[in-house]
Amino acid sequence: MAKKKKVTLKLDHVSKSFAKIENDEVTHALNEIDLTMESGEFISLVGPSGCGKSTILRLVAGLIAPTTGKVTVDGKEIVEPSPERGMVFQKPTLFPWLTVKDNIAFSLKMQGKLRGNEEKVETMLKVIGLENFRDDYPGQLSGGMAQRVALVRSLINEPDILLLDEPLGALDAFTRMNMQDEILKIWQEKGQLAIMVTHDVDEAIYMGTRVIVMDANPGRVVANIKISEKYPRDRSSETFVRYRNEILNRLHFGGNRAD
Ligand SMILES: Nc1ncnc2c1ncn2[C@@H]1O[C@H](COP(=O)(O)OP(=O)(O)OP(=O)(O)O)[C@@H](O)[C@H]1O
Repeated sequence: MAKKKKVTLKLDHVSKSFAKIENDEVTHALNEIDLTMESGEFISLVGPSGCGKSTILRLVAGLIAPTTGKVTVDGKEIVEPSPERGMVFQKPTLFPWLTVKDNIAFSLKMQGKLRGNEEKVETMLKVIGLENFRDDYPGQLSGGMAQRVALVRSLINEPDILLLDEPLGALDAFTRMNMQDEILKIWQEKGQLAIMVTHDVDEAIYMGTRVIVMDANPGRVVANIKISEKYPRDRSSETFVRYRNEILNRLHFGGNRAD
């Protein structure tokens, strides 16, 4: 499979506030975020609930706009959703009335690009090992299988940026570890920019080339940690444990606070 073209994603002084419906207060979901990310990186976003992780993904997806600041890809401001920025959610958002194959083919069909690309659908079915389930409906699939379908349904558009909003959060530990390796394999082949929200510090280190640690009220970045270990990573190695301690400290779960 061909590598993706290189892109640079920038969040430049990005703040996002939401007005609360019940009173006059404002939630500062993100405050002055400056981040640069590039193709070939796998960014893990970790932080307590409400620190703005999903808000970052939704801004990059073009689902919402920043209150102040800019989100750009190669200098061009993101103003709307695009198949070039594919999103995968924790709950697989499949169409229950379409078969596995038709779910995967859906966006190509909507863009009028299915004809001549049928082979792509077959390749995707093979990538996730579900060739024999092509005619099944989402309701017949296990959680892991459904999440695989949701993943390749985004990948079929060959996005430059893959946005993963806790995609493995609802899976059992064993399926989750398998899926971590599957996602890494796909990302390594394509070399796109992947940004994944996770609550699991080990998953963040196991998968990320960089772990961005956030804190809440207001949502902000408190650490940007490059993970220099080769893949596949050993969760029990000394270096891994050192990264884990560093991140837990940043999240205030360590024995001694780092800041
Ligand atoms: N559409 C919205 N309207 C009002 N408030 C919102 C909206 N979206 C997010 N928020 C608020 O912004 C803050 C950040 O939300 P966000 O979902 O980005 O956090 P998160 O770090 O992803 O949290 P979690 O880990 O619980 O998913 C939260 O306080 C949330 O309640």
